[in-house]
Amino acid sequence: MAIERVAVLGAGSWGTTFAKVVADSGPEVVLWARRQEIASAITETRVNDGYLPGIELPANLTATSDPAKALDGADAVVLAVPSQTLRANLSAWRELLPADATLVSLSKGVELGTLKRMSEVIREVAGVDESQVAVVSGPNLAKEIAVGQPTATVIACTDHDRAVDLQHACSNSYFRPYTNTDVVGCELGGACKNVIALACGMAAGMGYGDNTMASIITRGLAETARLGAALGADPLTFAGLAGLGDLVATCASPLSRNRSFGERLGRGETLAQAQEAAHGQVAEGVKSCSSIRELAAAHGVDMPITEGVHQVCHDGLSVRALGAALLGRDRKHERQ
Ligand SMILES: NC(=O)C1=CN([C@@H]2O[C@H](COP(=O)(O)OP(=O)(O)OC[C@H]3O[C@@H](n4cnc5c(N)ncnc54)[C@H](O)[C@@H]3O)[C@@H](O)[C@H]2O)C=CC1
Ligand SMILES: O=C(CO)COP(=O)(O)O
Repeated sequence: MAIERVAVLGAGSWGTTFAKVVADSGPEVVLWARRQEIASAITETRVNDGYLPGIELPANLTATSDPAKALDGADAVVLAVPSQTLRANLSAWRELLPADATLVSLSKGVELGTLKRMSEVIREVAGVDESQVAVVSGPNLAKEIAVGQPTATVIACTDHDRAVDLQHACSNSYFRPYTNTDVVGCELGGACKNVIALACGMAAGMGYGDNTMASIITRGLAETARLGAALGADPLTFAGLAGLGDLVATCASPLSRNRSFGERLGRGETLAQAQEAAHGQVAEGVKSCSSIRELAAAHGVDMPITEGVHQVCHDGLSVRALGAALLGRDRKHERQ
């Protein structure tokens, strides 16, 4: 089914940028902003100044703070709110969701408490089959895409035809989506890389260079792939855009909120100071390190970097002690 009208719920950095990507690809887009003043400002100035200053949004993108208006007649509903708020937000929108619309997650995280992936939360709250839920994940730093820098991404859905419909709705001269049916692998790649980016940021904050970064990225990918294997993901997904691609972009980029957050901790700032510097924008790994750690433990998977990041963020471990603990682990074979 051709997608002609898209609702994007969440007008933060990625929600606004993805709404622009879709609008630039052809469909009509309605962007829902939580705050009325942001919706009005977008309507009046065509700019979301708080999140994407200076970026002019296309004419086929309109904004509202009324979810009913955003969802009316939507062929696809894109969910672009922080992971830990998805359940509450979607519960409020449930009655408004058009019956056969594709429900698309942009969020990269694992829910605290339930340990569910975002597509699982969506299926549960909306009461839909997994074939109706898609995930977009890849090396997609919003600020680069908003200015039209080229990138690729993955649209994952167990229903390949539905993924292809969505692919058509968000393909343009600067955004190239590939399809994949491995939803589990794509979601785990997106959630876990935020935690590994925190660790890379910590190392950068301590003054360490590229060898350290490459080691954390590579071993971070190894522990992500171990979790994926335990949860039934396709191992090849982790070598793709939603795995290695996103991991490298996030761990290397000063634009990443997770990496920047970790860097502040590495320079000796407290969690509260790093949180304040984020100006209300979400660094998903700070919470997901705990849910991913629990998920790993429930499946008997060893994730030492994730464990260490959790201890730094929530158990008072110093960044220096984390480094020493990781280097002091039992020697092992690379494939173990
Ligand atoms: N910014 C980026 O480059 C990318 C972000 N993502 C993911 O997309 C998701 C959304 O990220 P961003 O748009 O960047 O986040 P953001 O922090 O820039 O914006 C979050 C948006 O959600 C809204 N929101 C609704 N309910 C909320 C609540 N209860 N608490 C807080 N905010 C609430 C906020 O008003 C805001 O518009 C995250 O899971 C993130 O990991 C994925 C790819 C790229
Ligand atoms: O997911 C992202 C890039 O793909 C954005 O990463 P941050 O949330 O760390 O900014």
